[in-house]
Amino acid sequence: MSEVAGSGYKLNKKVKLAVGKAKSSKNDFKSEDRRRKPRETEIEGPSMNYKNDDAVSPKEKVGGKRSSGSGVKDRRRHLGREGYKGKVDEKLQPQQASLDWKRKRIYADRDASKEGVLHNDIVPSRGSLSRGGPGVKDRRRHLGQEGYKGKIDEKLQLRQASLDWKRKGIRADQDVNDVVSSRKPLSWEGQYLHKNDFAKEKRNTKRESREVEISNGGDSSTTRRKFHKDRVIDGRLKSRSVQLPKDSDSFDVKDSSGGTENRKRSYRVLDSKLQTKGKFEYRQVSTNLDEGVNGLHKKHTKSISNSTENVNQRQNRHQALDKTTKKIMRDRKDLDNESLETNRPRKKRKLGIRIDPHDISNKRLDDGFSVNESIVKTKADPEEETELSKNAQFRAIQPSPSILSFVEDNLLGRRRLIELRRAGYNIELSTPLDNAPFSTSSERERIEESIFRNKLTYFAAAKVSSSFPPAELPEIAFAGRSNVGKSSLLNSLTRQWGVVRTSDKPGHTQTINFFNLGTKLCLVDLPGYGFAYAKEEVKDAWEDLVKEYVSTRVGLKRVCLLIDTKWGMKPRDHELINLMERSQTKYQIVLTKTDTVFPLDVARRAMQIEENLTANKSIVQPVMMVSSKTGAGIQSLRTVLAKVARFVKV
Ligand SMILES: Nc1nc2c(ncn2[C@@H]2O[C@H](COP(=O)(O)OP(=O)(O)OP(=O)(O)O)[C@@H](O)[C@H]2O)c(=O)[nH]1
Ligand SMILES: [Mg+2]
Repeated sequence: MSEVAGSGYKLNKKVKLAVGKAKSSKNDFKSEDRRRKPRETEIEGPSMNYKNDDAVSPKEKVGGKRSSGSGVKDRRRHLGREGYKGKVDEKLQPQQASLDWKRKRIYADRDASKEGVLHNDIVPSRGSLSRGGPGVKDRRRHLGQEGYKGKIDEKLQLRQASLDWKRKGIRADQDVNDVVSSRKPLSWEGQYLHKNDFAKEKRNTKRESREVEISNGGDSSTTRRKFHKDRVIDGRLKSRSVQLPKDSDSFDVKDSSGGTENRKRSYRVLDSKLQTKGKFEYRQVSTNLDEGVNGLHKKHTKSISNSTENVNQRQNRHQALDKTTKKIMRDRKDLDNESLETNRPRKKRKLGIRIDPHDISNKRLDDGFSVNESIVKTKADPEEETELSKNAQFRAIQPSPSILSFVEDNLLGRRRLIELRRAGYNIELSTPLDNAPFSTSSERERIEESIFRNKLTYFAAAKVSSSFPPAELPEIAFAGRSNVGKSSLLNSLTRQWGVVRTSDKPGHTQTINFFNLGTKLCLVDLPGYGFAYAKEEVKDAWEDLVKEYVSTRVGLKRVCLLIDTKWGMKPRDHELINLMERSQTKYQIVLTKTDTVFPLDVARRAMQIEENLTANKSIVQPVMMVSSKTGAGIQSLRTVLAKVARFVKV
């Protein structure tokens, strides 16, 4: 048959070459036979027997394009139809399989057996490839088909077992053999298989089982085992076992695994009965793969016998298992901890004798112990000392009762919403403490100071002093460090969000922006100074511009110098204050972002500034405290600023 098949194939190939299909392979006719009827010269007999394809050279068989390789589906479909009963060509199979694996991105130059290639016809699905071996589904599907009597590669067993162990938490770097052998015997108790392999069947089907007596070829021992009619149930090593033929009571299986070449086993069906799903049970199975099938069956025989000696042995084994399992777990834990620790930067241990820096008793000093140098350094570091003392100084500030009551009345500082609600404020509003939900005209009408009810309109911007607009209205300017909240305060005062643009990025306002508030007042938004996302020279230019504006502007009636409550005054603020003092420009300190600190700290900051600037002449007291976010203190600031406009002669 093989010769005929070979010549037929060669003929076929020649024909294909003539019509331009030069690179067809043996597998092409496989795919082609789906389209046309198979010719007798190509396929003979009921099965696609690889062994009988000797006439087709292995090169031709596996060569050609990747797509021409015998596909998984092809073989599976074929097996489903005809029943695979043949022996596999040992030499050809790995090549063929490696091609399949190659198609699934596993390189042919690797050891195919290590990749989980079966020397039989269990072909892993695409999904199972990612795990490096045939998936449960494949095996199940395969076993569900009739007539599987092939050999299973020992290495695959190991690989599969290792994968299973991996799934059960064994590390990849552990030697599977070590783990497996150290864990023998393993009691599955139905846990793993129950959940993953058989759960579906268990739920849905009533299973027919048979009791089978197995006689091992080499020795005279026999084993009784229960098989399901269509599947061997003894766990994950089921692929090593056989599938019972439906109708015959006894059959033989050749088995070369476990180190015994082609040993014959006889299976004789003893009993047949229906077993319901409730009685489904799993067996204790040896996982010592080194012992092979023989070992497995021997262990199994033991498990069936009821002798007390065996029971004792089993108990001992269980104890041993428990110990080894515990040890493995302990080792793994240690390893994990170790790896964690290697990732973590190790704490530096201080070497030498620790000395209490405050203990200056003669004994130790006389004994010659040197005091830790770093401690001496920190003690001597004056900058750090002043830094610390600054903070301490701030904590020591006792705010005046008037400031404290102002803070409390205006609910300044960080407050809980419940507190605001209890005080009668509507916390649904965007700035609850100013009762201002949105920038609508009706909202503006509720502002007590009529001047701030006017519409805020932008009318000029200046980058240099020459482009300042003529001073027709009294001006109130808002100065301060970048990001302190100048632009936000303008919006908040007028309840017109969006007219003045704000950003959380320092340095957003880069020109002097003039806004008319009706025909009464002009509000001026100044660029900030200090840290900003801009070049130094640009920032210097802004600062110069601001200084020029506050010191020379004619219509300027007041400068609101904004200070972040959290950070307090900085040297540049003092610089500007000095300048305004010199130019006799009226200025008022406004603490912003009061919602970011505790009420007491707001009061302390106000007190601190007041005390620092008491000697200044151009300052307008009191220090105002606001939050554009909550609206706290905004109304008070309006009242103060409205007076400026009222008393100004235009
Ligand atoms: N929590 C809180 N954040 C505020 C307050 N006022 C302003 N901000 C935020 O602070 C950031 C800066 O606000 P701006 O109004 O743009 O500050 P600016 O002083 O104009 O900044 P420049 O234009 O860069 O000088 C924005 O993200 C505001 O949302 C406030 O009272 N409380
Ligand atoms: Mg701004």
